Amino acid sequence: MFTDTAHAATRALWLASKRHPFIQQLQAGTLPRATFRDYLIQDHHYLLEFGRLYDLAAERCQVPTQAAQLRANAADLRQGEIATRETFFAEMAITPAIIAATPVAPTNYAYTSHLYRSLATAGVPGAVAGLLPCYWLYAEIGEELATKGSPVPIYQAWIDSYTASDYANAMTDQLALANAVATPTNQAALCQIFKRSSWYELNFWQMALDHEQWTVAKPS
Ligand SMILES: Cc1ncc(C[n+]2csc(CCO)c2C)c(N)n1
Repeated sequence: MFTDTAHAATRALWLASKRHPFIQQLQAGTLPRATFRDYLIQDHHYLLEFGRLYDLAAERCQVPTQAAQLRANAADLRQGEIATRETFFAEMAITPAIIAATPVAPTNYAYTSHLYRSLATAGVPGAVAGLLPCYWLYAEIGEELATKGSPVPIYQAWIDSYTASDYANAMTDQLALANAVATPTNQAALCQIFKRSSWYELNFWQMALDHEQWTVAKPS
């Protein structure tokens, strides 16, 4: 099955994400609030692209049930993860003006560009494979962190958002969709796409920890 093969191929990358200092510090409660705030701002940009990708994939999808699932995913994302972040934003004094004024960092831009590229080069299956680690890796990270917890309430709330039971149900649907779009012909390409997304997931933590910036400021 595609998802088993892809999961096995990214074990080391996922382990590196799970053990990343950003995650370790979040769990220990030592992650600087400014770092988490920076992550949330970058992640908001990321999630908006994620929703657009679902919409674009749904438009291109020829299988009605799959198109409906992709549309439902986009709606769930906007009512779920994006909406949940509003309370975090209020607590962290993140306003729409601040988000608009913060450039998308290089790694974030590269990651979302990879997702568009996956749709462009491998169609709907490419987009589905590219988006899958985002869902699945966070579910696994949430599961691990849930047993340990974090002493910082907002970090704990972030962990809780990835362990809710409706999230686990959505996960099953995501895996089924990925296996439905995979074929013997596209599986190797999909695995590469899945791996690259997993690599970007790891780099996303580092980007947040480093407060990554463009080395040359954008001319206004
Ligand atoms: C860099 C980054 N990767 C993955 C997620 C998690 N995530 C993104 S969309 C989605 C599905 C619907 O909520 C999930 C779980 C994130 N927030 N940021």
